[in-house]
Amino acid sequence: MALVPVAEALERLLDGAAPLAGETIPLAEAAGRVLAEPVAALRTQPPFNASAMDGYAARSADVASVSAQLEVIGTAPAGRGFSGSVGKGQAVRIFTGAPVPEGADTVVIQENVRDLGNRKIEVTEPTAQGRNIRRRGLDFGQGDVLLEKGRVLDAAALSLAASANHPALSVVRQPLVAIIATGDELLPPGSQLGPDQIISSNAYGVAAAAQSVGARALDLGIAADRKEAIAALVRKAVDAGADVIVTLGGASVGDHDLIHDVLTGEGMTLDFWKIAMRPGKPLMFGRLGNVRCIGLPGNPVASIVCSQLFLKPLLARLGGRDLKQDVRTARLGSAMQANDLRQDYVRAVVREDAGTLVATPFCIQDSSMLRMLADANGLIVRQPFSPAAEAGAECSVLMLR
Ligand SMILES: Nc1nc2c(c(=O)[nH]1)N[C@H]1C(S)=C(S)[C@@H](COP(=O)(O)OP(=O)(O)OC[C@H]3O[C@@H](n4cnc5c(N)ncnc54)[C@H](O)[C@@H]3O)O[C@H]1N2
Ligand code: MOO
Repeated sequence: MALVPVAEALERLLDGAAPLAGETIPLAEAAGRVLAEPVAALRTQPPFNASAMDGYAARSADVASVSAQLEVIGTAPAGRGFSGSVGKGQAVRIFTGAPVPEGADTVVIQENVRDLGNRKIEVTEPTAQGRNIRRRGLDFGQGDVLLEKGRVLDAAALSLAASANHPALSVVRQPLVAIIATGDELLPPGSQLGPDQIISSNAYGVAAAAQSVGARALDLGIAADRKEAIAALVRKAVDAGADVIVTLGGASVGDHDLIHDVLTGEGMTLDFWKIAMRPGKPLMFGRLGNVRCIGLPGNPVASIVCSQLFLKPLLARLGGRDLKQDVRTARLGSAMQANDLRQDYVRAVVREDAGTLVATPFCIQDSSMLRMLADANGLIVRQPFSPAAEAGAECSVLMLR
């Protein structure tokens, strides 16, 4: 099978992927979720002409010039408006957020008033009509569409939806990704390792990548290199309602690389297997009913790089989000050799130097080396068959952080 180009692999993986159905959840649980429906205001805010300051509601004709003496005929705290009307020569003591009483058309702030005692005040600064009053509907009116479908519910959006009187919102269901590690050599972190064993690390990075685009991750643990063991976890993933199943390892051509056989045995239709990419060549993709199956290569760096390039865009799409990879133009910090047929994602340190981004690749690019991946903040992307390039040559960088 010819190696599938990266762009085509992504296109095939995303084919038909659309936001999952909506579900209604309480506002208090909606932070970070994506709106499945637009949000329209169920009320008008403010619902009345409201005072924006603590002071005195009065008639502008009385206070346009100073000094004016007024009689205080009542009080209007927030939540309890004054029911009477403000006549000529009169004022109402008012507080921020209270309805401006009938007859008044301005609010004099209390700093500009002298209390003369005996319910009399003197206004010491002229105050024009409409001052310190928030007109009814200043923020929004009933029926206004306040938030569009697809909006990620951040702090401002949530407070706005609450203010618009929504106790619950319809949000896109979070995609569920089930993660299955495979390999006789693997034990979970914290284990006492035997001589031929290593720690299973990939699931943690893959889960974090999934969660970073709003998906839920279900770590189903480690299956031994036996078809039955892997198949049992695949069935568990399907039973758990996974939208995506990610397997780790066993995707290559070794005698113990069983993933393809197991997944097709469970009913998966293979879409592609093996892509023109380094690291990540053995990547596999297929569909098991509605469930998308991604076989990630076992090499730790390959599993993380492939999560960034394939898993995250898929989960973002299913979760109703926009994911734009952060690709920038930079200058090479050191020379690079020519490329072969695989598109290279080269671990690099990217720094700004006098206004120019400089990307310096690490000398070793072994796809088992997690420490180097954690030290890298970008991947230099080299197209298949790129010629050798000198230091200072323009390059493309996918930023990781
Ligand atoms: N003859 C060939 N051999 C290999 C090829 C090839 O084309 N021909 N491809 C190589 C490439 S590229 C990769 S990438 C690896 C990936 O192969 P698998 O997906 O089958 O991965 P495994 O063989 O199961 O494991 C590879 C490596 O990664 C370690 N591993 C696996 N799972 C985990 C995990 N969850 N956490 C940490 N480390 C893990 C495993 O112990 C191996 O060291 O194949 C090459 N071989
Ligand atoms: O694709 Mo593999 O990840 O080159 O090592």
